[in-house]
Amino acid sequence: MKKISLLGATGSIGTQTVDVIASNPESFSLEALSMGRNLEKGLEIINKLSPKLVCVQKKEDAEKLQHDIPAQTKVVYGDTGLIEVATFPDAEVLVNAVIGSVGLAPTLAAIETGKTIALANKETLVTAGHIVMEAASKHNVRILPVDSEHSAIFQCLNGENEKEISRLILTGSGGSFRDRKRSELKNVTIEDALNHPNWSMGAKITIDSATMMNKGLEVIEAHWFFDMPYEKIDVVLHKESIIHSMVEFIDGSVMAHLGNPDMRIPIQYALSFPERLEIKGSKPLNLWEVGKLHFSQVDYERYRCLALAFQAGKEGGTMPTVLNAANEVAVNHFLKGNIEFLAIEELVERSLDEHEAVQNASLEQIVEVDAQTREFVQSLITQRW
Ligand SMILES: NC(=O)C1=CN([C@@H]2O[C@H](COP(=O)(O)OP(=O)(O)OC[C@H]3O[C@@H](n4cnc5c(N)ncnc54)[C@H](OP(=O)(O)O)[C@@H]3O)[C@@H](O)[C@H]2O)C=CC1
Ligand SMILES: CC(=O)[C@@H](O)[C@H](O)COP(=O)(O)O
Ligand SMILES: [Mn+2]
Repeated sequence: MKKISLLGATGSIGTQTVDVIASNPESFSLEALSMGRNLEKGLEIINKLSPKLVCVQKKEDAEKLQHDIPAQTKVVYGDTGLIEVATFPDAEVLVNAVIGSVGLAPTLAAIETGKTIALANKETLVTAGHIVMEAASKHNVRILPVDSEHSAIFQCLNGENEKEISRLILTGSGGSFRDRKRSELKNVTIEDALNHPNWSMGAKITIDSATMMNKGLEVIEAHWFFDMPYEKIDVVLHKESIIHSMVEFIDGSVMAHLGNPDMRIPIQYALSFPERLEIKGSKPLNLWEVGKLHFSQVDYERYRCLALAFQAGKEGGTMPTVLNAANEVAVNHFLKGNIEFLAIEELVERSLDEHEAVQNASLEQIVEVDAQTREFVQSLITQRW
């Protein structure tokens, strides 16, 4: 029985993790969870899986929730509450499925207590990959990928000698506007941007997918997960999202991981690893139904955010921290209708241009750069919009 703590239980990855746990009661139990402000969904999960500890974002919500649940379930709140859930002593695995760099501190805290990390929250590795990987190595902690591409690569690698890898090839769908030219992106709506062709996901990652910043964040994530130089990481457009990523070896062999676009598969694999469990209620992949798989080269002028992510990753230091923080603020404003779609890449680029990278930054420096970038982007938005 694996005992699990789950951050971001009410989100897209969180609710699918709850499904996986609930479908395998003999293998997994949910010990502690966090939610943001969706108390209704949170209550449903608490009633289903009876965790011992629950964290909400706001103090007033903690008081409200405690009324509706059994007294033996403790309710905490805020950033310290997130750390309590992440380090809950009864749990051996932390699934981190919160959105944004708010996931960094609880990940580090869980690593310090020796928990295995099942990481969906890619912003954690983008913001402070060197600190997270160093902490994991120091505490002999395993970080298992949940992101579909990284789970695919992890499975293709299957413990192969890293010297024999010539390239990691990440697939990207191209997002909601993949069939539009750059000139057609000027007045796109939030609703259109949220309409991903293959995956049903949270709002922020769906916008990231439309700008292909998601693939950029994943390139940086892959760099840290697999200790791979950026020169050996490639992206190919693949509109069906059936091949989740590939690994090319020095002898020319290419291993690919295929499956229907269903996040319960990589979530369950991260939880069951090193074993596999039968997946319940998932449609088998019938390639004759898919018919054709398409591939094309990325146009880096069209997908500016992906180019910026490669640039930030190669420059290293605090550049990816800036890339991520600027993107988080810009996407948030786009989702509120405050800025247009193309302003996202513009704001990220301005932030990177203004920043001088700090190499081997400490956690304090990372936190400061993250906060300064957020302020900078906010001030640009206040001035112009
Ligand atoms: N969705 C997907 O298929 C995939 C997602 N990922 C990654 O997984 C992570 C989660 O994505 P996704 O599930 O789509 O996101 P969602 O927006 O659907 O869910 C985010 C979760 O985090 C909670 N939350 C939001 N802000 C805060 C905060 N400030 N403090 C505490 N909790 C907060 C939300 O609470 P509430 O809703 O209650 O307010 C919710 O539970 C992201 O890093 C994403 O990039 C990776 C691969 C695929
Ligand atoms: C499901 C998942 O892992 C997402 O990160 C997905 O990859 C998004 O699709 P894109 O390929 O459009 O970025
Ligand atoms: Mn992904």
